[in-house]
Amino acid sequence: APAQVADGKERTQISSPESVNLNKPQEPTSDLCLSADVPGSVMEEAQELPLCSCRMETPKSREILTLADRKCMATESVDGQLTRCQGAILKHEMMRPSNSVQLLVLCEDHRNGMVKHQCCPGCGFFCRAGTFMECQPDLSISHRFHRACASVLKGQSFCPHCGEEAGKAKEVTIAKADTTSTVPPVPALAGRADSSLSARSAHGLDTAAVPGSSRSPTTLVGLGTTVPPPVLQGPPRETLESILVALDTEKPKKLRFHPKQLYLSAKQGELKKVLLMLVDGIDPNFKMDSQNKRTPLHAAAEGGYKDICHMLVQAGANLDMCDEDQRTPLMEACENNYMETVQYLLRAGASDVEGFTCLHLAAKSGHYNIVEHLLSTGLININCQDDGGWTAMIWATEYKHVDQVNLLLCKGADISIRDKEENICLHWAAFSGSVEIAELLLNARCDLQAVNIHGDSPLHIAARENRLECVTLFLTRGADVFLKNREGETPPDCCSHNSKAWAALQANTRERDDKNTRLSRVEEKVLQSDVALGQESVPLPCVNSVDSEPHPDDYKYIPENCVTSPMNIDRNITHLQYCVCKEDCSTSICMCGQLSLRCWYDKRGCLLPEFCREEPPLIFECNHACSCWRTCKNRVVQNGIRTRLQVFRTSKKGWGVRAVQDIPQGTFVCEYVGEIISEAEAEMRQNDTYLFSLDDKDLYCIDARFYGNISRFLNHMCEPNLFACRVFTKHQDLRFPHIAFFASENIKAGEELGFNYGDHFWEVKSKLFSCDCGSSKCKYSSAAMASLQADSTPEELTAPFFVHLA
Ligand SMILES: C[S@@+](CC[C@H](N)C(=O)[O-])C[C@H]1O[C@@H](n2cnc3c(N)ncnc32)[C@H](O)[C@@H]1O
Repeated sequence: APAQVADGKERTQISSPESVNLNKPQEPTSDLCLSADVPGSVMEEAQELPLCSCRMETPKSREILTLADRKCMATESVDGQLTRCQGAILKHEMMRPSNSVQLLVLCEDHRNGMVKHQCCPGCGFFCRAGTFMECQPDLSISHRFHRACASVLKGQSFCPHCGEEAGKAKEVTIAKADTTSTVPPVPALAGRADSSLSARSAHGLDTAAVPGSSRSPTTLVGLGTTVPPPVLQGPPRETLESILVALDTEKPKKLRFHPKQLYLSAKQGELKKVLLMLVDGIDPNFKMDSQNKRTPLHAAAEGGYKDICHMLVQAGANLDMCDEDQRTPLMEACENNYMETVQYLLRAGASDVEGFTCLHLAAKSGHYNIVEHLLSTGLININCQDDGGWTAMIWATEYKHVDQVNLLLCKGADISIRDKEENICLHWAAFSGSVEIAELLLNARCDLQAVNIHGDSPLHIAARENRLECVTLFLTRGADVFLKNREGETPPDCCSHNSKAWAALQANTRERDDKNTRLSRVEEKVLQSDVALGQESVPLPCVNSVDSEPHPDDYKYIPENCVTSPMNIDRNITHLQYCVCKEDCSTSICMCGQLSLRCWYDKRGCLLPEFCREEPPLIFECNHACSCWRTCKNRVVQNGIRTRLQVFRTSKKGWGVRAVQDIPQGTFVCEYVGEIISEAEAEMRQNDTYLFSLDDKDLYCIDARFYGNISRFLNHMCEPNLFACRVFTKHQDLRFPHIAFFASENIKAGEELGFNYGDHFWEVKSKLFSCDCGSSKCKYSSAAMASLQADSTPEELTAPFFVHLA
C-alpha cells in the first residue's frame, strides 16, 4: 500500500504548491559587485571579512619576471585613468594588497606605497592621486581604497585593509602626481567576453553578455576588476577562449586561489571572482568533498546563475557531472525552478540521467514550466521510472500538483504504470488525498480496482489514510467495498472506527447489503424446502442467492439433543419438581409461582418483560410429572420451533439463519440442539466450530458438528438479536440444560438472527478470522482485534473453545 510503499520512498518534505509559488526564487542575475544580497547563511559560510596583505612578500617567480619584463607591475588609478609604472625592479619578491589580486613585482617606490597601504586591495591599483577613500585607524597609518572596492558583508561596507567600518573612512582627493609612463587604458574585459559569447552564440548557445558589459572601463576599474595587467595587454577584441588558452600557458604555476573558492563564488553568483579564478587556472570540475562532491557548475545552476554556468562551461566544466547523490547541474536548476538556466544547460548539451531524472524532480517540486519545457525538448521520456518505479506522474500526484497531472495526461503519460510495489498513480492520489487528481485519473480511465502487491486497492489506501473525499469518490465510481487484501482486510477494516471514512464505508456496505438482499429476493434459489425434513412444526427452507454452494449436508438434522455415548442423564420422574395446578397455569390458583417452576412466559409464550436477560435465571418448564394441562403456558421450549426461519447463504460468513416473519421481543426462536458430549470428548474433537458449553465449568457441551438443528447455522453478532437461556423440561438434571434462544428485541422479517459467541471465542478465533457481523459496534473486526491478538499465547490457537452463554 502506499502507506507501506511510502515508508520505503525517499520522502523529502517539500513546500506545498502554494508556498512554492509564494517563495518562488527569482532567477538571479550575476553582477560584478560582490554579492552582498546573497542569503545570510550562504554568506556566513563563504565570506570572511578580508584583511589586506600589503606587508607580505612572496618569493620571486621566474615566470612573472619574464612576463613583467623586469619592470614594475604597479598600476596607478587616478579617477578611473589607469597608468602603468614600468619602473626598474630592484627586489624580486612579489607583493599584492590582497589575495584577490595578482602578485606583482614592484619598484622600490611602489613597494613603499604598498607597505603604506596605498594600494587598493579590491582592484589592486594604487591610490596615490585623484579621489579615493582613506581609513585612518590611528594617526600614523592611513588605508587607501576605492569607494566601490570596500568589503561588503551583510550589506555593511568595511575598509578592505583593516575591516573598520567604511562609514568611518573619509573621501580624499590628492592632486595628480607625475607618472613615469602612461599606458593605454585597460581594455574592458566585457568587450572580449562579448566577442567570446557571440562566438558561442554562433554554435547555438546563449548570447547573453557578461553583465556589466555596457559599463565603461573606468566603471569596471572602479568596481575593482582584477584581471592582471600583463594579461590585459593583448588585443582588445580577443575571445574569452583565447584569454583562457593564453593564460593556461602563461599563468604562474603557483595558484593564487584554492579551488574551493571557485565553488563558493559560483554558489554566491560572484561572476567576477569566478572569471578571475578560471583565468587563474582553477579547475572548473573541482569536486567539493564536503558538499557531496558537487562541482562549481552544480552550485551555479542551483543558484540560477546562468552567466556563471556559461563561464564554467566555456572553461571546460562537465555538464553532466553527477554529485554523490547522482544529481547533475541540470537537476539543480530544474529543482529550483530556474528556467533560463535550465534552457541554457539543455542547449549547451546537458543530458538527463537514468533513474530519478530532472522530470521527476520538476514534477515533484511542482514547477509546471520546467516540466513543460523538459517535455517540449523531446529528449525526455515522459514515462521514465526511478528506482522506486515512480514516474513523473506519480510524483506530481503524490505532491498534489493538479496542473502538472493535467499536463502529463495531455502529453500522453501512461497512468497504468506500476511502481515497485505495483501501485498505480491512483493509489498515490488516494494516499495523498487529492480528490481532484483522483477524479482526473478516473476520467482518464485509470483502473479503480487495481491492487498492489499487498492486495490493496485505491479504496483500501484512501480508507487507511482517512481520505474521506477520495473514499466517497471511489464509492460513487463503484469501488468494491468488500474486496479483501492479502491480510484479509476489506477497506472498512483498514480504517479506525471513529473516522469519517469508516462511517462512509459502513453506510455504503449496508446500502449494498440491502441491495443484495433486495436482489436476492428476486434471484434466490431454494436449495432445500426444509432442512429439518419435516421434523419441526414449521418447514425450515435453505436458500442461496450469493454463490453456487449447494445446501449443507455434512450433518444429520435432529430436532432434539442426542447422545452417542451414555451420559446418565437423571430422568427419574420422582426427582422432578412438578406443579399441582389443575388448569393451564394461567389462573389465579396456579401454584407454579411458589416453585422453581415459576412461569416466566406470558400467554403468547414470550418471556415476561421483567425477565433478566443479562443474567438469565434457570427456567423450569412444567413437565410430565405436573398435574396441569399439556397446553399450559409454562411449556414453550419443549414445544419446539414455531417461528418461521430460513437457512441462507451469507456473503462472508458461510451459512446463516434469518427470520421469515417478524419476531416479537421475548419470543422463543430455537434451541441449540446437538450431540451432548463430555469436556474430555470435546478436547479430542478436531472441529470445535459447533461447540456450545452447557455450564460455566465446561463439564459438558453440545456439539452440533455431526448432529444438530437449525441453530448450528446461527452466526455471531456483536449486536445480537438473540440471547440464550438454560431451560429444563422433561428432566431437571442440572448438568444438562436445554440451551434456548429468545429474541432480545423485536426482529423484522428478513433480518439475520445471531447471538454473541463471547469474548473467549474471539480471543481464540480472531487469530484465524475476523468478525464480519458488520455492526458499527463490532468488537472483533480485524482492526479491533489487532491489539488483542498481541496479548494471546500461541497455545490458545489449538485449545478447543466453547461458546458460552453470553
Ligand atoms: C456455529 S458456525 C455458524 C454457521 C456457519 N456460518 C456455517 O456456515 O456453518 C460458526 C462459524 O461461522 C462463522 N462465523 C460465525 N459468525 C461469524 C462472524 N460474525 N464473522 C465471521 N464468521 C462468522 C465462523 O466460521 C464460525 O466458526
